[in-house]
Amino acid sequence: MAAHSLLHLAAPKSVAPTSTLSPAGAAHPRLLPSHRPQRLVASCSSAHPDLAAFPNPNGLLVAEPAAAAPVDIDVATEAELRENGSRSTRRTKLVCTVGPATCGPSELEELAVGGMNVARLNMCHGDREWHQKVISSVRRLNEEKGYAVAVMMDTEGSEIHMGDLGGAPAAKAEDGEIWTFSVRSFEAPLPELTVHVNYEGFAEDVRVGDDLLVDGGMARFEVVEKLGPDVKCRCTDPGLLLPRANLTFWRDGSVVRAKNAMLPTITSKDWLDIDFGIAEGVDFIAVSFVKSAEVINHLKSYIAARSRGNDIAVIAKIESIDSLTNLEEIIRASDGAMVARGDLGAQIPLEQVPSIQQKIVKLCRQLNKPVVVASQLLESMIEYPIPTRAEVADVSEAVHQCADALMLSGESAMGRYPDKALSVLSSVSLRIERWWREEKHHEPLELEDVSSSFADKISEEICISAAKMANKLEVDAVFVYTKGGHMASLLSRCRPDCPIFAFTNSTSMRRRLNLQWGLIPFRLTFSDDMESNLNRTFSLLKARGMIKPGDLVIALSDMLQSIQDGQRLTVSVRRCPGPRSINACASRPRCRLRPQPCSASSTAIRCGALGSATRWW
Ligand SMILES: Nc1ncnc2c1ncn2[C@@H]1O[C@H](COP(=O)(O)OP(=O)(O)OP(=O)(O)O)[C@@H](O)[C@H]1O
Ligand SMILES: CC(=O)C(=O)O
Ligand SMILES: [K+]
Ligand SMILES: [Mg+2]
Repeated sequence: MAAHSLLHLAAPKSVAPTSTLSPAGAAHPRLLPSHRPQRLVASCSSAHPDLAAFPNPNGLLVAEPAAAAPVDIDVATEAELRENGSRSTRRTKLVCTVGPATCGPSELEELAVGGMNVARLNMCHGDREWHQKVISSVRRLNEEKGYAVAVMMDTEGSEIHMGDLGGAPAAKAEDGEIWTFSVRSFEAPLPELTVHVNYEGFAEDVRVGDDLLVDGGMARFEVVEKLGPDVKCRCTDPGLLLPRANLTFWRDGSVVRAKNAMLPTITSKDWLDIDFGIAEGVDFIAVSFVKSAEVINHLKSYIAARSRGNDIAVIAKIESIDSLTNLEEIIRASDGAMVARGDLGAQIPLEQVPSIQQKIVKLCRQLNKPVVVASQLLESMIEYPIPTRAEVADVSEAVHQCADALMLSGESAMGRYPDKALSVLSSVSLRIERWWREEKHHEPLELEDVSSSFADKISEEICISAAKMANKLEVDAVFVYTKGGHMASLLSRCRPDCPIFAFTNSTSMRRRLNLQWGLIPFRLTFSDDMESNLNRTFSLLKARGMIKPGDLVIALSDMLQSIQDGQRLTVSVRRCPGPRSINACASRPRCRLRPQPCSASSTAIRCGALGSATRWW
């Protein structure tokens, strides 16, 4: 990653842009119905006053070519920016597992409108045809409505689980009943009190006296007898058995890792699913039950050889004892991690899960890898329209830890209130993020160096400085122009107080960036000339009401490959002339900072700062 970076401090000019900005097929953006496609086209005339005001790095005035420059932004983000300003946007990203409750195009759109950033497909359930339909629907939504919803495919993996109960939605196990857990295959319907187990070595591995836990303890059995492929078990904690529920067996207080520990992390079925994911162009592959970094490295080379330049990020799911043993090397090898608390809580004592979550979230931030906190965040909302107080506290804690993303599982896949559950995640995130900023909980975490090359180190330091500056000056947004996404993620790692507008020229990179904390990804055609990029961006966003005259912005870029050393870092303070901005300040009665008689230049900067200082009152 080249560190040819450019640092700008700039405020948009308040002059009316002469560029025309129009969504494809619409007369004027402001007349758009809220669900119209939001692909915009800006054409700038060479006489644009903004352009004339910005010299290029060589000091020459540049005229923008009249070429059309589309920018992709979705209706939900645009409305949020226009109504509440950039500082109020949600920083924590939301992942929704798609299932029978949400797989239709209109349900998917409801989720996108509600703030879904990533749609997760769990390959444990549904066939490829079903998954393919969902992926097409998400893609259509993105293309037609300007969303950047990414698709995450989650592998099945090879841990031990029950079969599908012969089509029954659930089965109830009562106290004292003797159930047969068998590796034999059965025709539906299953014999009474019988379940199929997917792992052939099961009957060999278990011993009489072992405890058999379904879904980490939703029901519990004691092994009483082994008869060839059949294992007879007495129910000791009655409960509900769900299709394909996870099974663990415990001996002397610990989960048993017998021959099952030798099962491959990626099974032959998973490889077929991965081929399917590559062919479908998914954005993330989440690998279940990762045990070591090797499997991640192997998968990454497999993808690199097959995906023809369409990079797919590999997310390591931390959900087994083995993954905890090799945690740091697994995360270093991956492009991100998931704290998969469901299975993790079935393999380690539950009381250890919160501290392990915190450790993983911290480690991921240190290593600059996005991290998702998953499972049971709002479990009761599968059935009920409001969450428990304890669930809200759990979500708050994950937001307060500054995890990149929160995930819904059964709540969105098969619950009764998927949209309400998403809206709870969204509103709790917004409230806690605001509290975190107000309380100055953003005291800088001592970030260790992550970069291995000197060039990367420069990018890293620029991002750290930009984030500090953004906090001190209370800027409204940091703009980052990025092709490979690296600098955007380095900025996200700093968790600045303001949002990060990430401009990338690639649609797939835009989707990938959508998993990372604080990034608002836009797709924009840009050039190597930062001045014209800034002009175009200001014109486009200002015309749509997504930024206002007087807003203060720091702009960075990691895509200038040829700039000379001396020009690597430039800082410029732009003046925002404008009675509009001064009026905006004066009209805020509770504003602590009074506009003082000062030069136009400092007024402009102060106006930007005032805007952000007052917004949280
Ligand atoms: N594609 C799907 N088709 C049918 N049901 C699904 C689908 N995806 C999820 N579900 C339902 O939602 C529940 C919760 O989803 P989730 O993705 O958390 O799966 P899980 O089976 O609990 O396992 P894991 O997340 O560990 O892979 C599942 O148990 C299943 O009942
Ligand atoms: C998400 C997942 O796989 C788990 O929590 O087990
Ligand atoms: K899975
Ligand atoms: Mg799991």
